[in-house]
Amino acid sequence: MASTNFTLPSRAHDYELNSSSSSSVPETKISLELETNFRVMQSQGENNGVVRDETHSNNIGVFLTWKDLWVTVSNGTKGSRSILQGLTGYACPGELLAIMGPSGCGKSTLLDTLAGRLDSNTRQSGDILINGRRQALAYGTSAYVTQDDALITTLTVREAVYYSAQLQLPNSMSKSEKKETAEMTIREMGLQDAMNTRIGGWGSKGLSGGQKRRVSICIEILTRPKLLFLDEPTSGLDSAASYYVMSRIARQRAGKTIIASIHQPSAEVFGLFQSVCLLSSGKTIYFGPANAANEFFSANGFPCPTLQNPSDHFLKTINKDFDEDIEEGSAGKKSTEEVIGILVKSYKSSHCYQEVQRQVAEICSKEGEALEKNRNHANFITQCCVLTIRSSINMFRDLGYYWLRLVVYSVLALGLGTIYYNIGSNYGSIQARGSMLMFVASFLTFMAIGGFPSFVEEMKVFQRERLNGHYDTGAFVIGNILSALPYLVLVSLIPGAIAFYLTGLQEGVGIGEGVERFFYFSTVLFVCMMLVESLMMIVASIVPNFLMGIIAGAGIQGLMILGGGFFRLPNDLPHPFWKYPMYYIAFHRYAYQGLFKNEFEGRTFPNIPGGRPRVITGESILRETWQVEMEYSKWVDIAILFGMVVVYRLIFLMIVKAGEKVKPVVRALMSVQQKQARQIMAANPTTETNSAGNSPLYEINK
Ligand SMILES: Nc1ncnc2c1ncn2[C@@H]1O[C@H](COP(=O)(O)OP(=O)(O)OP(=O)(O)O)[C@@H](O)[C@H]1O
Repeated sequence: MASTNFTLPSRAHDYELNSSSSSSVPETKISLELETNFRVMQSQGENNGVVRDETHSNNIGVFLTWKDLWVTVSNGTKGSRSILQGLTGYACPGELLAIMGPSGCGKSTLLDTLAGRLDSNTRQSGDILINGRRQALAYGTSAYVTQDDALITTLTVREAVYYSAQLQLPNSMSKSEKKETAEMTIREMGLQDAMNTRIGGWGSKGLSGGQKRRVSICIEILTRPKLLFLDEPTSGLDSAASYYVMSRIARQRAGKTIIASIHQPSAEVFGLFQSVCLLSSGKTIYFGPANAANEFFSANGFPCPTLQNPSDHFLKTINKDFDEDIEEGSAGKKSTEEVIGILVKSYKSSHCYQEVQRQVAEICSKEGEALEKNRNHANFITQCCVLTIRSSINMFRDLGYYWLRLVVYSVLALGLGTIYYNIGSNYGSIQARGSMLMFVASFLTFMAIGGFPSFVEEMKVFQRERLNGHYDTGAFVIGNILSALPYLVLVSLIPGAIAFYLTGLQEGVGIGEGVERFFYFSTVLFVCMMLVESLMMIVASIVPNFLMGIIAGAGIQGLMILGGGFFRLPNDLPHPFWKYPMYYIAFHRYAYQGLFKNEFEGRTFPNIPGGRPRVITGESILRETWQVEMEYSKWVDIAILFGMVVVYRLIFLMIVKAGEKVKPVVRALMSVQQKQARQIMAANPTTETNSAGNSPLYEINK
């Protein structure tokens, strides 16, 4: 389809505030001459140091429209609750749109809905169009600075932004240019004094909350995205810092569409906004030019007192959480609920509302270019290298990732080595060897779960970066494998050597054979730890938090250990579930059998004491005592284990990729259902709202 160039809509809003909305508000008809205002505002913007992005001067920007947007969440047996109620609005290039309202009014939900990031427990309906096209956002189509700062806490500010620049900026830029861009952005956000400070997390204090916020912003504005969502970018900042941060964001607005939710802007910050969307309990109180909001409130009988910050006045007027009476006002004393009712009604019957509808219709009628994913970032190889280096540094500095595990494993290996010290080769050592090897393959590897909290933190960063399209999921998987390798080798070699040699497992065979057996022993430990990490990666991509992840991961491993063929020998395993499929899919089976073959093959043991004097071969012990499958060698077992690592990583990749593809489709389908239900309700106007004030259509959708 041919693309049409957009022109900025005229923004000539004639506000006609309908007095019929409230008997106490005098009949008023206000023509605000907003076109003039807007032109003045534009020229001010140009003189305000708005940075014109020449690289995009020929590109059209992003026109985002949303129409009749509803978002509901299920309240269990109580029905559903509407978080957003029929919102309509738009955002244009060159504009900074502020979403304002009291806490809990739905600001973040609106941003999440527009950015295609709503939680799965929510239902959404309404049209969100980008340049007049229906297009799924998220995964690289826009940048989003969320309220939670998901950052790698062990990196310094300079490192965090620089690595991000290396990932996001194209290969055509040299390393020094990327470094320069990163440092310039850090300075823009006023973080020059904290450049070499580590971000810090739960274990170590680093940056303040406000500084972390600014690092998050730095990372997302590096590429100067065409569509930028900011969820409370100024939280944790003092008023001066808020102003500087917002003014620097505002300066970049040429050719960009920026939507920011904001709590309590100062008058100066408020002056930086071109448009304002004021929400209360999910309803629009006002949508239009920022500099006309004051007149809207005055016209409805709630003028801003002299010397009061207008945004404070707006929020105070519509905050019903503390349901105090509104102070002075020409409308007399009213409850906040009533005031909100008046404003919502007045807005809906105003020309301002009609103008928004007209603008939305106008933008939607011109189908423009589809929004491209950010494909201009570093190539796959660079992504793998940068992610490997970044992750290695993180693993090195985070004591909980591998170092603590190395210490705990060494202590446990010492425990194993002393409890089975010089195990010998008498008849009793058969059972002792089996138990020792089972402990290594099951419980020692099980404890790889200990690194999960650190990994979850890394996953949070991955999810943020992935949603913002910084790199490919495959690059993350490769980076994670490569960076973990040296640490896993260390953790399997040192404790492995302690346990192996103290127990004396090398005794009774030649030196070369002993070394080979140790190599096999520690390789099994290594690959099993990789498997547990891969399993936990899958768990982390499905389960929402780390506590649930640890419980789920431990549960899965518990089942695998039980079905692995040690606690109940393979021939005795109940067929449904335990033998088929658990015995075949549990990696413990291959680890046990590989280690047993490694240990018993080529050895002989004396018969039961007191019995007929004869020797038992290791092979017969393997076959009869442990019921090991002898058709293939121990090297096949280890190859299967490595194959399982590949399969587990591929499963993780598939889950992430499928989530990216399936989620938007499911959401679109649900949105259609929701729309149909509302159409049914509209066709049947006799239906009443339920006691919670929600339309029963949500009951239908439940
Ligand atoms: N996924 C969800 N499940 C249940 N309730 C939700 C969900 N998302 C949002 N809500 C509810 O919707 C309401 C609006 O939440 P939202 O986070 O959008 O508010 P907000 O205006 O951004 O608040 P704040 O300024 O305090 O961050 C809240 O009452 C919140 O509990």
